[in-house]
Amino acid sequence: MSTKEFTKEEIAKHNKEGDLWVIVDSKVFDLSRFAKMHPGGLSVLLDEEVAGQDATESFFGLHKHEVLLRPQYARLQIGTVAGQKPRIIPRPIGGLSAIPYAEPLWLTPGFHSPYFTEKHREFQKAVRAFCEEVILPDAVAREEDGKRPSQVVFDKMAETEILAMRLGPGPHLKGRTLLGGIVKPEEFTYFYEMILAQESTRFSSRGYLDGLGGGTYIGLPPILNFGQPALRDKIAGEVFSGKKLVCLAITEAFAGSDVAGLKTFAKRTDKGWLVNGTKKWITNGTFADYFTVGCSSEKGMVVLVIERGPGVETKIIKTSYSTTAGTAYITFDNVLVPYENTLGEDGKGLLVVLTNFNHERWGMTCGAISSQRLIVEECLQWASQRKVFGKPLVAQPVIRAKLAAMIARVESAQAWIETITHQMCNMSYKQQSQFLAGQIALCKQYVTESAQQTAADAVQIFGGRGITKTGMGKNIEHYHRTVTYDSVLGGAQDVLADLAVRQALRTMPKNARL
Ligand code: HEM
Repeated sequence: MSTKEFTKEEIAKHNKEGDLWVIVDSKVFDLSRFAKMHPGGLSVLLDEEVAGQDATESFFGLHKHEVLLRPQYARLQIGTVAGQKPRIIPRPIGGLSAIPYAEPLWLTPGFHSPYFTEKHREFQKAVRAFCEEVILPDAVAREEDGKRPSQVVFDKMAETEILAMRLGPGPHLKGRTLLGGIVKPEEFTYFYEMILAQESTRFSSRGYLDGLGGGTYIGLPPILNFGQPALRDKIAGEVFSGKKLVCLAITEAFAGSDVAGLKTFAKRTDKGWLVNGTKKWITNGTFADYFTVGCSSEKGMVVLVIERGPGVETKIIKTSYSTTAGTAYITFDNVLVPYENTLGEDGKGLLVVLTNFNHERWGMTCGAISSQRLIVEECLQWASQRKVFGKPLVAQPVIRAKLAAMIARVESAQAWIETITHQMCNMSYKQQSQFLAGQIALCKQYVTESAQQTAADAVQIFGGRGITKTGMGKNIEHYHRTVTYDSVLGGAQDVLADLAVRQALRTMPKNARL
């Protein structure tokens, strides 16, 4: 980048096709050759208020700031305007946003939290930098080409022990150096896991985020909790070192929320289990190495770990998000599975699957709140900078009312999940199952239902841009298209709401009267 300075008079002379300069935020760009390739067309650049002039306001009304940072466009800068300094300062990589409500209260200067300490803030800072430096570039590329997340990202997540940490607190963290030693394994609580879940969902790449070991997040815990030690340690070692992936294969075209109706059947033979059947909508199924599979058996339900091998076929299902998630249809044809791969007891498979549901739903809820917050941030920014009828969009009361509702939804959800997390930190696993199943189910239901309202409102605020895959509204379009995932995955919204109320009714005192 050149540091040459130009006067405004000098710049103004370059105002025609083939000799075209513009000023954007004190930077001088030579668009002479680029103009013909400009995605917005040549004519807009030749406008007399643009060619050779300061086009800062028009530019930011039409482009994201990131456009200027892309190397192919940053190269077009030839200098700066004499005596001017940039006014638009992007958030530094890993830094906090200064937009109101863009960060949870515990990260907002001047606010206090009963749960988070300086150590949490230090951890959050390191995780954000990791996500933006390592994960984000791969997320953008893989969302585009639909390929599985790159191995190098898994390797770096293994190096920092993020792969182990994202499974939450527990014995699997023992002896590990977590993110360079910022937090010790015995200090690692669900609040740290919450930070990981919320930081990794701050960008609009819903399919990629599921691709990045979403299957392991739900498929490995049953192995850790119910697997025989040799099997458990082997798979955990391979997964935490980034070499292998697991997925959870429960749902079928025949059975979803009603897991008791599974048709995949495991038959006892003298050589081991013989498994036949199909699975559908299995996240990471196309590239996972191990499948944690719910099967029917003569005794009811049994959960088996099946390794990719003869008789196991996986093929991609095209859903509304990117194929980088590896969502699969799976067929098991006469697959022989050793008895050592049985998780828990035959006939008690439902327990094996249900045990992890709370943790899984809680993790998804943490992430869903964070993705929703990103939308609030973008809407606040856009409504402030977009001018309509000569005024910023935010001058319209109807827009402010939408923003108010969005903010209230995300803030209440965050406060609720923090309260639940505090309970999790102070309860045994058994108590969590007893007391928190309803709370977590209802919180997830609330978050995922309100997220759909936020997505719809955001599209109204962004207008046509909110339904366009590129440019200013691309994150809104992505969010609106993929927001329903959280309301289906990990338990359909309506089923969860019902579960919560049924659980509450079970504790109603028999002798209470209105
Ligand atoms: C450094 C100078 C510029 C660069 C590198 C640039 C680059 C781009 C790019 C990459 C796009 C595609 C959309 C996106 O990715 O956001 C775009 C669209 C556009 N640009 Fe520029 N541009 C520049 C200056 C300008 C100026 C000064 C104007 C005029 C006011 C302008 C008007 C437009 C319009 C109207 C669109 C289409 C927007 C849409 O589809 O919503 N551009 N530009």
